Amino acid sequence: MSNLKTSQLDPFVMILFGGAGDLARRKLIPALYGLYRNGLIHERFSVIGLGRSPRETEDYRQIIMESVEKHFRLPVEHRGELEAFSRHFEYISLDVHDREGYHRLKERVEDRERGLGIPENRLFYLAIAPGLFGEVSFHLRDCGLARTHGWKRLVIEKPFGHDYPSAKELNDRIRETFQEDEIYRIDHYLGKEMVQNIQVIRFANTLFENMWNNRYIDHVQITASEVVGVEDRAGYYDGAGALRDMVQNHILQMVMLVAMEPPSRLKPEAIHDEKIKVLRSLRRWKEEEVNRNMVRGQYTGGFQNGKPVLGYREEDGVREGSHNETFVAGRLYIDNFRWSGVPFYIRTGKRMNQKTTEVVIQFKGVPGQLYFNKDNNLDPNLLVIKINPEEGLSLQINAKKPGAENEVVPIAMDFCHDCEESSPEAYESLLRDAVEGDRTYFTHWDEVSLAWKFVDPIRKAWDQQTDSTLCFYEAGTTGPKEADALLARDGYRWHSSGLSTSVVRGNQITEEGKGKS
Ligand SMILES: NC(=O)C1=CN([C@@H]2O[C@H](COP(=O)(O)OP(=O)(O)OC[C@H]3O[C@@H](n4cnc5c(N)ncnc54)[C@H](OP(=O)(O)O)[C@@H]3O)[C@@H](O)[C@H]2O)C=CC1
Ligand SMILES: O=C1O[C@H](COP(=O)(O)O)[C@@H](O)[C@H](O)[C@H]1O
Repeated sequence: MSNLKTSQLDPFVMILFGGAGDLARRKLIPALYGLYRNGLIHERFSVIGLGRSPRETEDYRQIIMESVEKHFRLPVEHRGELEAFSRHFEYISLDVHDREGYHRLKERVEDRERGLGIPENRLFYLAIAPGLFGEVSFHLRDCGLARTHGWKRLVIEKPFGHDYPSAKELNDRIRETFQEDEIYRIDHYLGKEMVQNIQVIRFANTLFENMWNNRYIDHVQITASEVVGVEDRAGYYDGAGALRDMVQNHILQMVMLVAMEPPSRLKPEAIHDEKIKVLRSLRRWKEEEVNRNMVRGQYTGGFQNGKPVLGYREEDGVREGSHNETFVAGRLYIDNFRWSGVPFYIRTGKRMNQKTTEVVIQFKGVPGQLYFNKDNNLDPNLLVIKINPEEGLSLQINAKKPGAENEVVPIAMDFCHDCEESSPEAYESLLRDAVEGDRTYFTHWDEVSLAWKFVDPIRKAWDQQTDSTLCFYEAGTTGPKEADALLARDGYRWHSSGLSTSVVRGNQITEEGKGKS
């Protein structure tokens, strides 16, 4: 999020397709409210929510207020403020296939612009099924709504295609109406505070940037584990799987941010250029290499918080005997000067033992070993970037064990990012950026296309294999043992919350990390 003053913000009309859908209710409307109450959007803004369902604007405004009360990250303090916020919204019933309906929509948008003195700044947000993106984009051009005297921007949700050819087809379609710099492809991980902090930690600290290479970094681990299962999204997820759902976008975005070279300027194009170079250097696994470097898993029934939970194949809407993966682990290499020989291990899965998103940088050992821990060894230095649910940093270093002569223990220096003040939700940050026209934290087409080109051969290899390479793991655990073996073969193990062994905080030695990984 840039530091623009609110007086510099533009008035705008937001045309929200899927205006009463799940994403709108749970994320977008509360995010807009967060910006509104903090004065981070222009007071002259208007939102036109769309959907097929018939609905009066007054009823829609009730939905707006309910969704804020239920899903905004803080309790609503001023009812009057919330009511005033809801009056910025109105609703139109429109089926996106109804060509004529777009003319009605155009009239309404122009009416709002005239009424509020808004200079044709239009933010189109597609919170609808991905299959509808291309068609909506076409109609927006066809009816003239996408011709403006101000700015026009298209915010588009994931998934962007299901492989490279489908993503390209969609992109070509959208590009008939919008230029690349008018397209804001959402990856909500890029709106997370600590994901944005990766660049700052790297490029604002001599301490880290000097060591951020294969001479000092041994390997990198990126984890995005979830406790939730497929929930009510089997219709989408059972055809997508964890590789498309998490790796193609969120995980590769984190890889790019960890591995990129410093951009020449803090401008979207300069940053995208560096991120794209990482994907160009990312080694693409050939089909015959996939099984040595990638693991796919699926959860079976188990226990979470002491309660029994179903296996994936028993979940509502999942195809009988589905081979869809709910877990992926992998070993990635970035073949450039900086990262040559440094493995990046990634893993993501549903129904695991804990919700954790984090990046762990494991540094190489000292050249000679003068000091030893109680196991006659020396723990590695770790930098843990905690993204979710905790936000912060932890640096593990070795120090003298209090009172002992030569024994060393790992100590953790912790920084909590959200302890003083709750961080804005990812969508709050991204929506504000879209309104400001800052594309830094949106994905460029080249990133999307190269990410698919990395993922597609893996997908193809898995689709051709039978069940034998699908590894099962019990719900509530850390994933299949084959994911542990992937690291064990290289002499490593997964760090859980970065804490691989006993850790000293102040004078207290805790056993936090033990046995968790
Ligand atoms: N929900 C989430 O947490 C996330 C969602 N996304 C993405 O966001 C998008 C929306 O997802 P989500 O909100 O969950 O989906 P929902 O099904 O909850 O909402 C979709 C909305 O689209 C409207 N809609 C459906 N068909 C049409 C049509 N033909 N014409 C006009 N409106 C239509 C529906 O309203 P009506 O029935 O009244 O027409 C509904 O309100 C998807 O692309 C999804 O992948 C991405 C990340 C997370
Ligand atoms: O995009 C997605 O992300 C969520 C996980 O997001 P997080 O912010 O809670 O880490 C995942 O559950 C979902 O399957 C996927 O589509």
